[in-house]
Amino acid sequence: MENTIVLIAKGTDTLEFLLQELKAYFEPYCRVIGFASHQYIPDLHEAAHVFLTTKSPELFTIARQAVADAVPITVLNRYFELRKLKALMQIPPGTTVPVMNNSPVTAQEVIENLKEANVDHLNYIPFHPDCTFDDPSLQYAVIMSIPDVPPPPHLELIDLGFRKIHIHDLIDVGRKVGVPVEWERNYLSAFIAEMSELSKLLGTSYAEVQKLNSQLQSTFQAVRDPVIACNQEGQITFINDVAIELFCPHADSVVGQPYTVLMEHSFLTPFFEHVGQEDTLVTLAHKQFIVSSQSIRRRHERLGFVCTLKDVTELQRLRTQLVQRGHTATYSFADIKGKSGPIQKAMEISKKMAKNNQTILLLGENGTGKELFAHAIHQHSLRKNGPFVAINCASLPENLLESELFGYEEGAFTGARKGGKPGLFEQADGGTIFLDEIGDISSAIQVKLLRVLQEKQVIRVGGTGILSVDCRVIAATNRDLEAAVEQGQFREDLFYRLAVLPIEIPSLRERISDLPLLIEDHLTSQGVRKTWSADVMELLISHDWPGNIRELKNVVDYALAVSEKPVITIDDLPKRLTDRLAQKSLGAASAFRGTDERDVDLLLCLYQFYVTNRPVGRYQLAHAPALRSKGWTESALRGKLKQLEERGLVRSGTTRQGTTITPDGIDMLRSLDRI
Ligand SMILES: Nc1ncnc2c1ncn2[C@@H]1O[C@H](COP(=O)(O)OP(=O)(O)OP(=O)(O)O)[C@@H](O)[C@H]1O
Repeated sequence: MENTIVLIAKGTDTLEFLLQELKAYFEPYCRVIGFASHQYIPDLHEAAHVFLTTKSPELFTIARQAVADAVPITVLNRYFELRKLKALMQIPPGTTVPVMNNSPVTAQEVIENLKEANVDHLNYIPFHPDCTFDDPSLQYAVIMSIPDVPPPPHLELIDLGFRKIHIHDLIDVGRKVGVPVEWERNYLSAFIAEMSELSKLLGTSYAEVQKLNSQLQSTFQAVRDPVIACNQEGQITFINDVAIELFCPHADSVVGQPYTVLMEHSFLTPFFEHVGQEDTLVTLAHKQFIVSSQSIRRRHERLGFVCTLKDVTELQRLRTQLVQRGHTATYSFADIKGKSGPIQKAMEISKKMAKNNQTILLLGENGTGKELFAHAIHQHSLRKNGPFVAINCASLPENLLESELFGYEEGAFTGARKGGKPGLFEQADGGTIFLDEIGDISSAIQVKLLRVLQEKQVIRVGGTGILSVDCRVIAATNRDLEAAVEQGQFREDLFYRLAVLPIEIPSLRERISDLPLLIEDHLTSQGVRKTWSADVMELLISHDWPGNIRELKNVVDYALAVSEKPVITIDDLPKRLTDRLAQKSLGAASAFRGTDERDVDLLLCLYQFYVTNRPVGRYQLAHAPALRSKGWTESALRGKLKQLEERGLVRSGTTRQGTTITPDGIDMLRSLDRI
């Protein structure tokens, strides 16, 4: 249950309302599920975060029993919608108003929320199912959607509706579970736009809105980027402290004034005047910002603009460094050549997975194109404009790999650079990190990596500070990680974190029909026009290519270097390859002994599947017309396949890979003139 957010509520109505809000923010980036406290709650040990609706210890105990100790459990901060509070503002100060809710704890929480929202002129009393209305002077009662206690009919009910979720909770947890920054910014802009619209709707000034709603105030100030909102007339309606510091540090108050009172305002003009203005990079006070704006609308009426500036100074510096060091993705799916079913399927799955933000594990033999896939997935993802950082985990000794990945603080070890150094995870912030040969990392690094994947946080070597990182991990391995887990060489929890979206990259053997196309493509990329004699092509097709496409490219390069004629012949191939093939035909000749007609039938049938690049299972094989008509049963087939496998003529893989004829099996059919 990777990246699941869990909500536990007291009642089903609140649960449904808040679930909708959580889903609106977190889906499709992670799963959101919820339970009412009286419902059965299954084991949720893999949840990323648990939200409770109130501070009640009972809810906390329920949640703790369901999730692992490391999973954070927090109480949702909630606020009242501004328009709902307006009715309360009309009640004369000092009036006693019961606040009705299902328990004393929640009733008290609601009162605290009202006071925080500065609606504190009334004498609130908590009211819950154990209380009775014995004060005849009461005129009003506050309810939250549905009264938990039937109120006397003479009371005027003020319905505050359900309290909404504080935007900070969404943002904080969203960053941990990989909600993209763009989504966060859109959500914030929409929120500010709604507030701005409300102030107009309620006929209140910005100052009053702020007074009424501490939520808006704190959200606004908590945004670390400068934010300014203007109405249609270009008058400032909101400005946060960061923006004040940048544009008008010495002014008393600029709210209500035209934005032209701000320093260096001229570049803001298009953002406060034109809808759909493109984001622009500007330099202000020696810093670089991306400026973007969004118009605020209510139905067809335009109310103004919200303009945000994103400080990208540090990011720009790192980007430049990454580009200089070649840390960018250079390949796309168009560079992955192959028309066969297995490669097309791997590409199709990868394209789908590229769009989501979860960890990907690429599995495949050496030289099958795993790195190519990692580049292409990044280029096809929403992070394509972010950095792509690749590292081969097997190429560095443990301590060097650790400091490369996680960075180090000044003085962490002898020779550590002054000021420390950000690690690759930090450098890949906003983008993708590709960890090649992940199966080879030490157990100490496995522990650190698990933390990054779980918490999206890194601690530099020799440091104590926790740094949040927002990067997608693509890992690759040619090892059987499941076997490594069984043998205790690889952590099981890390394996499951990595293998959220596994993608198998087929070997060249499994897509041998792509061989001519791959050769052609390599020749074209070298600007060479040569052809291959038929026997060379046949020889290449019957080779089993343990080094896959890398080996194929080497063979082609060798032949090009050696051949002096327009047609490449067997003499132009590396001796290593021709020797190996000669060995194999000797092997095939010995395998030939003891072969009967039934073996040939079976091999021929497997060959038919092989040439169309289709894996085949035993059941399907037993039901293939060619075999069924000759009376093969599934059990006879099992015995025969085992024998042929022992002779190296067929290979059985996992259920997905099925059974296939080997190059030796093909040679055997050839030598019998059956193909
Ligand atoms: N489908 C393909 N089309 C064209 N070229 C390919 C394809 N797949 C791989 N290659 C080329 O083959 C070579 C090896 O690819 P790559 O390095 O991506 O393999 P890998 O699986 O990551 O290998 P290793 O496990 O050894 O790191 C590269 O030169 C790559 O460009």
